[in-house]
Amino acid sequence: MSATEATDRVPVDVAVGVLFDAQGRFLLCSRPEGKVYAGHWEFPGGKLEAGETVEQALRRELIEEIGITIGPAQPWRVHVMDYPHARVRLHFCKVRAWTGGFEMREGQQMAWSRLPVEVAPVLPGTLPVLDWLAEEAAGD
Ligand SMILES: Nc1nc2c([nH]c(=O)n2[C@H]2C[C@H](O)[C@@H](COP(=O)(O)OP(=O)(O)OP(=O)(O)O)O2)c(=O)[nH]1
Repeated sequence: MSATEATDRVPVDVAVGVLFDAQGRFLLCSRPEGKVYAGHWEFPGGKLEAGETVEQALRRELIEEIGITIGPAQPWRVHVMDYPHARVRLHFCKVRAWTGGFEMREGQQMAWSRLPVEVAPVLPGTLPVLDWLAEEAAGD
């Protein structure tokens, strides 16, 4: 296999928050202009910086991007995605508590959603999460 094969690439770790409100809806945000997949909907989060845990990175990113300070982040699933631009290891965490008001600091849009989601397009690396949420809902 050549060194340029997608699966040879070292993944970048990304912390992602699946925030639930009191009605059981989850938060999706659109990716800001200037980023890859701009305008696609995703769960909020971002890349880990050196020395950070997933929870620390998630707390920092959500303050920076959407203006809230999260409470505990419950590790949920880890999923690797290969994109042309990068290989990412997505660490999805469930979050049910936060302080502060939502403020889209990068000009994104936000949507509290239920299944099936009504926003589009959804980021490819976000789609598996919707399947997992549907599986959990079916198991209730
Ligand atoms: N936040 C988030 N990122 C996701 C999801 N699914 C998915 O494939 N990704 C990918 C898209 C990006 O390649 C990567 C996140 O990187 P990013 O560029 O948004 O992160 P960042 O805010 O740290 O970006 P930057 O400061 O380096 O511009 O993870 C998701 O549900 N949420």
